[in-house]
Amino acid sequence: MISLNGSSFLNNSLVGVSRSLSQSQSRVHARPVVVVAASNPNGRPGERNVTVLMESTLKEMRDGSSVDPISTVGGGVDDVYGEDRATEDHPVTPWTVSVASGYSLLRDPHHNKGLAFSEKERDAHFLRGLLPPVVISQELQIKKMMHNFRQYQVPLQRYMAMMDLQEMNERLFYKLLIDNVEELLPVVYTPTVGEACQKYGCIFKRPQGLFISLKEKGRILEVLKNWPQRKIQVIVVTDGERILGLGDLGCQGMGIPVGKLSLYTALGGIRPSACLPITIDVGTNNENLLNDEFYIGLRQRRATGQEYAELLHEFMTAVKQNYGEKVLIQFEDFANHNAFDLLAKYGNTHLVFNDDIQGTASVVLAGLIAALKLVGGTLAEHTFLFLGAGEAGTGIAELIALEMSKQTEVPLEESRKKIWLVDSKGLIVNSRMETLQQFKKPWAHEHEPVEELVDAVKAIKPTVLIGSSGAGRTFTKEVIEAMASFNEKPIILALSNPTSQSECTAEEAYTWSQGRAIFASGSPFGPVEYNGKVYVSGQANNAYIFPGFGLGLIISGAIRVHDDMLLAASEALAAEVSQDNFDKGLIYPPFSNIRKISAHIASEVAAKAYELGLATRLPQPENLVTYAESCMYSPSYRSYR
Ligand SMILES: NC(=O)C1=CN([C@@H]2O[C@H](COP(=O)(O)OP(=O)(O)OC[C@H]3O[C@@H](n4cnc5c(N)ncnc54)[C@H](OP(=O)(O)O)[C@@H]3O)[C@@H](O)[C@H]2O)C=CC1
Ligand SMILES: CC(=O)C(=O)O
Ligand SMILES: [Mg+2]
Repeated sequence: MISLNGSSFLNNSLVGVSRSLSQSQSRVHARPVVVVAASNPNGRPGERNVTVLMESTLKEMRDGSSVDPISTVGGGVDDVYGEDRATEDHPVTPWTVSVASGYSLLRDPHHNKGLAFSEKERDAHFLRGLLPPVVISQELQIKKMMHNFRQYQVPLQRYMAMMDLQEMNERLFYKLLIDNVEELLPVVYTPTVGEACQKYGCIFKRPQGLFISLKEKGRILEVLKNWPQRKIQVIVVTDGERILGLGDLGCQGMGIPVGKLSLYTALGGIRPSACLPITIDVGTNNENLLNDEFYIGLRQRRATGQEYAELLHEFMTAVKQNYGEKVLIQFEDFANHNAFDLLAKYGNTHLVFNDDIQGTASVVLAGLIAALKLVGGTLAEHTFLFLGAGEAGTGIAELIALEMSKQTEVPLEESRKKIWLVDSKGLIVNSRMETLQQFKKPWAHEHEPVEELVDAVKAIKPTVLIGSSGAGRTFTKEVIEAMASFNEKPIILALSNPTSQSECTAEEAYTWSQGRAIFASGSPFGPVEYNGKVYVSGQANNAYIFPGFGLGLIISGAIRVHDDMLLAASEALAAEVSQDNFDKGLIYPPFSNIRKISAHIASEVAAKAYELGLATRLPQPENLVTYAESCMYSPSYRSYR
């Protein structure tokens, strides 16, 4: 089994970055011209810009390296395109080699401002007549978009409206998302993104990320070079085999990396141009999709074994070769029979993070640390029972045990004994050891076999019940009543996504526990009224963690992920829960503060990277919170000269 104990991630063997001169020459991408305009405000636009582009391109060719020289030396989130340095007095030019002005500018989502182009900009960039006369502010655009958006009653229509906006005007999309995060998160993310993936073939309009299929075997490096952006800092990759709790959606899983990366930008401030969504298509075992004429992926059953491993290895090698040592690769929604192995195999050679195992562990631990303020006791004084012993379940269990063990100085194996897991065959007990998958073995404790969850609840008497099964409505009335019968304040987390797979609803949790449950769920539920009191539940979702966690890795130039960073992120998130939140029974802060929260998480993760000697951005910034905030992408419009 993969240990979350950091040592497995530390054995680093650096793979050199190399790239041939001819490859570099054939890939002179356009956007850096904008960079130079920003760093050369007093120079004549055009001329010198191009000269500097050539210098940096030549340097890249001479070095044989595709890695940006500034970022290699200093790390951090560089404002490569000058997008964030420009102000009213210090404008940038929206020129690229391929997109200069006029109609093309209106079709370029990175630079388009729609009706917000000023009169001066309309003159300077050949936009006269291409837009109606009115000039409006970004704020008015937001107001109008939200007005239009709210006309859609069907969640999938809302999702498609958001995707259309992202493709039309990127800054407006992110400003809208940031300013209305609580309303829009359920649209671009769980639960609606689940439905979008199920119907992705039907709604597919334009590619939003890279598709790497078995057809590209032997040519993955070439495929990576087809992506228009050169400087990538975060990749979210899936093979589509376990999309939320919806199972194998094959190539249509692409909605997940796209959604996760939107959150990296909106919630964590990673520049959109530095984000790359990737879906690896090795086929699907989903018969419905194989028979669906609109399916967009390979129409074959999943490749497994050596064929799968070779493709993944080529991918991992190509990523490092193309983007360097410090690109963060986030594995997302792989099935557990691959997820643990991939994390173990590449944890020592790449900057990898499995969101379902590690991100979920960190967010749940944060919620539990916060919940202790409401229920009292230490972690070690509580007893935990999970429904679901896969990536999320065992990942969370291991991080809780690690934290417990650190707090009590009791060995990890001993701490694990406070934690019990139930899978589809019942309670994980010693007598099942022979047939258990590797990652479940540490959780086999001495106990007679128990098949049903409700019987396990009655036998183990947990204080904390965590659902991570992907199986909806499994926390029945009997289960929750049992929890409430021996706990004054039972902690109940129904983590499974999307809403249809949630182990119970918020209403069920509060009603069946007579309003005593401390409840949070993976997908959001609205407020619930019970006995004249309104209960607001939190969202226990890794979206609280991965954006800030990734930002922390990037700003410190971290080269490996370590479990202590996950613990640091948990502490940082738990510290953001205010007394006001606690008074409402919440164990997570509201998402409306998420950018501030992400900066704090990033700061703690980066601090841990420095402490562990895993950071390469030197010297360490004095104030990491301020530094993290200063690195965050802002979607306000820039003035174009
Ligand atoms: N809120 C959040 O941030 C996150 C939520 N999740 C959600 O958690 C769920 C599980 O994800 P993950 O751990 O990756 O999935 P896995 O497939 O790795 O694990 C699922 C586990 O649940 C067990 N299981 C499935 N159905 C039942 C059932 N009816 N009764 C008892 N046990 C059952 C499986 O048993 P067996 O091993 O015997 O097959 C397995 O142990 C998904 O819905 C996902 O969306 C995941 C990550 C983050
Ligand atoms: C939230 C998430 O990562 C999942 O449900 O898979
Ligand atoms: Mg996931």
